[in-house]
Amino acid sequence: MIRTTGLAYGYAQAPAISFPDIDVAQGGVLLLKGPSGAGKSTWLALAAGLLRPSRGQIEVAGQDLTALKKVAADAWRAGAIGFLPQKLHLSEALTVAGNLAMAQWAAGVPDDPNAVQRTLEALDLVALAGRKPRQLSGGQAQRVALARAVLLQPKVILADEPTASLDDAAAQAALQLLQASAERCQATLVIATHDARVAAALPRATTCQIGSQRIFNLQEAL
Ligand SMILES: Nc1ncnc2c1ncn2[C@@H]1O[C@H](COP(=O)(O)OP(=O)(O)OP(=O)(O)O)[C@@H](O)[C@H]1O
Repeated sequence: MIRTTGLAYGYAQAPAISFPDIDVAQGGVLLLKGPSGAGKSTWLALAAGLLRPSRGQIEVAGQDLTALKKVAADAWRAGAIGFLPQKLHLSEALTVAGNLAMAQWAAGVPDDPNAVQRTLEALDLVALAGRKPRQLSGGQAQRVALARAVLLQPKVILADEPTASLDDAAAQAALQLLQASAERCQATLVIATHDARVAAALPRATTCQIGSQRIFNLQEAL
């Protein structure tokens, strides 16, 4: 589940971005829409506990993130959040399977080759397990990044513009895979996008339009 109330975030020396209230049940799908610069990535960073709100409340998968300190937020994020970034950040030095094993190490969980294998199978990556990222197509590399995001069975999957550079067929495939992966973990799925194809493909998703609401003086608004 994700619930926000009166959420706002202010970068230094800029008007604060104000976000609409959100209430999505666990296992639901949320589309964060809005033009470039509206604040979608900022919202994702707030939901991942990477940024702390300047104002308002945010609860994600039962955790109140509003007052969580950095170390606690890092530990919570490792177990609760699967992130599919726009730039995939796969390690070029490691194979596909190595990139997944690395994710376990980075999260501080014990090596679990069976979990890696199961995830490779679920995302149809077994045949590519020994390849390096540069030996993959763009769509294959995105599948690897999604495998890495769901490996630890997160409660929430955050996907930043997952269809941005894909043609229609690949975009549909990516969206189906995201939904199937979320269903497998019973995770809430959040997709930040300004791609109209995503809303058309997910008609039952909750939609949040992030606009250009700005708070020019956050102190006065509190
Ligand atoms: N580190 C930062 N410092 C100051 N301002 C920032 C910072 N990061 C983002 N911004 C500003 O905050 C606003 C929201 O940015 P954000 O990246 O969240 O938008 P977005 O909707 O994700 O955009 P896009 O679709 O282009 O990725 C923009 O005006 C941006 O310039």
